Amino acid sequence: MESIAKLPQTFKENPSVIFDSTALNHQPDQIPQQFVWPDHDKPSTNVPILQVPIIDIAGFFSGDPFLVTEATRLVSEASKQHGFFLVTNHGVDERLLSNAYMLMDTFFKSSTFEKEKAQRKWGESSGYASSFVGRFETNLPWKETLSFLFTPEEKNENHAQNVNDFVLKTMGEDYKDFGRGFQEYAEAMSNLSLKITELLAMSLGINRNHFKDFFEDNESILRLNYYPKCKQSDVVLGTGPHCDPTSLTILQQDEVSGLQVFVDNKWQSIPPNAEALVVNIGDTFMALTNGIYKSCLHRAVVNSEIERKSLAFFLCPKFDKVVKAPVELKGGRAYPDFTWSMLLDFVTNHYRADMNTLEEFTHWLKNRGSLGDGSGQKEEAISVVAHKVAS
Ligand SMILES: C=C1C[C@]23C[C@H]1CC[C@H]2[C@]1(C)CCC[C@@](C)(C(=O)O)[C@H]1[C@@H]3C(=O)O
Ligand SMILES: O=C(O)CCC(=O)C(=O)O
Ligand SMILES: [Fe+2]
Repeated sequence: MESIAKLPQTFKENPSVIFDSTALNHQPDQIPQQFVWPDHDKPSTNVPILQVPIIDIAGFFSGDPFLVTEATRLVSEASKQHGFFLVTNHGVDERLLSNAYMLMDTFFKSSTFEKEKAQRKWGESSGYASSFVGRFETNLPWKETLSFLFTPEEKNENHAQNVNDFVLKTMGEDYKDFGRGFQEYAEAMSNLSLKITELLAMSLGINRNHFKDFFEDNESILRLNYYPKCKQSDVVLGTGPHCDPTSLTILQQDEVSGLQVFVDNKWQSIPPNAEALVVNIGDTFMALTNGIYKSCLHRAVVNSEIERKSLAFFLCPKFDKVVKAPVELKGGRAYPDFTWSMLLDFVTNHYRADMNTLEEFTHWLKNRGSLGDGSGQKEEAISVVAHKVAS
């Protein structure tokens, strides 16, 4: 591993440097170099379609032996290979999905002044961020994001984890419908993700409530992705290549394609499907299965014609819960014990999540000493493994 690269000590969105994609698209010259990715990362044209199974969630919960067997077989196969599958008959109200999508549009098309009311602060996971200027210096993603922390109401001591409260506090009363819309959306996705953990547990042959109990007091992240069109869509990326460091992702795509997964040594697309939500295994869940289920490299490309939007619900364990595979799951690769709060700290403040996050996190943990030995380690941790972040 190379020497240390320092992250900008004070991450702040410098007000004079905002990501105005409309202005950048209309400027006669090229888009700023910071948005241009290296040749080996640039989007390729006509990528093949990845065949991912479509899992009937209602069928699985009907208890019909054939449907249960089919669902667990398909999920097991996909999760061992690339960790992506689609879910239909998932029970999330279509009106909730379309309302969230419409609310996204109003927010991301509002003025910079309005958007910056929810400005994401250094070291935090919630709030508005545009292209991550100030956080990264190269390979900037061509996107704006709005992220919320979420904890199921009944488990929620501090209101910071309540989408509604965050919106009212940072954006004001005018946004109460907005806050309520995404609070309900997050609740629905949290419930669906717990159902999916039952399916995953059964597909692994362990107690169907094992993961559900582990995640019932989840401290998750809801992330809205807004990818403006780009006049040079062949040299930028909406979201760079990465594995989700989180546990389970439920992604609602719109009708504009852009999600690509790296399987069999090539990028392959998962095209939009209005009837289905995309689900993928993240690093934390891979560790919970001793590496049996895979967290897979993926990215989002943009286009020069129309903006693209996606909503990602990232299921995450309660911050201080130790991530440890159940004893029944032998084989595969054992990971050091860690807590989600440590991995979240790593990818928020020290390392840009990519395809090596878990590997680099493991090294970082070893350098820091044992689990939970955070005393006075923060300073050391500020300097992290060399990475694209500050290059
Ligand atoms: C815990 C998280 C960090 C990111 C959002 C969630 C899960 C995915 C992570 C991310 C999308 C992976 C690619 C890089 C990243 C910086 C991004 O492009 O947004 C990551 C998110 C983040 O660190 O804000
Ligand atoms: O927008 C997409 O299709 C994927 C986004 C993603 O991978 C993420 O936000 O982690
Ligand atoms: Fe992702």
